[in-house]
Amino acid sequence: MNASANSIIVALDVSTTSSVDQLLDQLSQTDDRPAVKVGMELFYSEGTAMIRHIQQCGFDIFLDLKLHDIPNTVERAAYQLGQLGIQYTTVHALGGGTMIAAAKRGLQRGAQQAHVTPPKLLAVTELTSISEKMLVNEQHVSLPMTDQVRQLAQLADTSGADGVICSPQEVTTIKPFVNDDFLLVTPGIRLTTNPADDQQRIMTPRQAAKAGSSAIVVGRPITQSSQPANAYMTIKKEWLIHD
Ligand SMILES: O=C(O)c1cc(=O)[nH]c(=O)n1[C@@H]1O[C@H](COP(=O)(O)O)[C@@H](O)[C@H]1O
Repeated sequence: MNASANSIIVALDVSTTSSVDQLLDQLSQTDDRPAVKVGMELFYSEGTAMIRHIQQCGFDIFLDLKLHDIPNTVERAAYQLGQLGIQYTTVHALGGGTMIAAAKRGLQRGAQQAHVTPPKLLAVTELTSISEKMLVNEQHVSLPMTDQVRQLAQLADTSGADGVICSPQEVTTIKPFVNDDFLLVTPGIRLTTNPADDQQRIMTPRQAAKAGSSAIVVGRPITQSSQPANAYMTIKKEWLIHD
């Protein structure tokens, strides 16, 4: 992913086909086709029929189900996801290196079975809704957040993931420790005018671009806007034009 429109991933955190269609219609009014993220809400509500629908509309799909289970269970689930012809999917890095490797194997076997390209596997490090304080008080991790995220990124890299999900705040720390083509995909994106909502580790699109994020994931700043197409264009401008 280069700094281009398809390195913006719009999170379709809605539950109905009509809401999806309204958002895809708004995005189609811009000159480009960002990738779109289907999360648990939409997938649990509309299932694989929604994947096919969005594919027919011509958008790349990031199916974000954040698998986190024993390796055998994850491999079998990934085998199913590998058949869908999607571009990206996720596991939790905290599931361990054997689980990440099992997910990769399942995706590859599924894709081979369906004669499609396997999706890129992204491992979620520490959710961007976790603060430094929560890391210590709730997870009892004594490392600073950047070190914890860096270690999980290295684990993901050596276990066969194609990249990680992290906050843009950790990108410069991780970069020297992973392969050059390892993707650093960053949610927690907010314009200075947006509320942080439940996000704890945020940056603006401009800051994320300067830090070296491979791609940004943006949901509510676009989907909750009264003018989603305009909000998308504002974010795109900041992401692509920075000094
Ligand atoms: O895996 C993700 O995409 C993800 C990981 C993470 O650490 N933080 C995070 O916010 N996300 C997703 O990124 C999107 C961010 O949405 P907004 O906060 O509305 O921009 C949501 O769909 C989250 O599920």
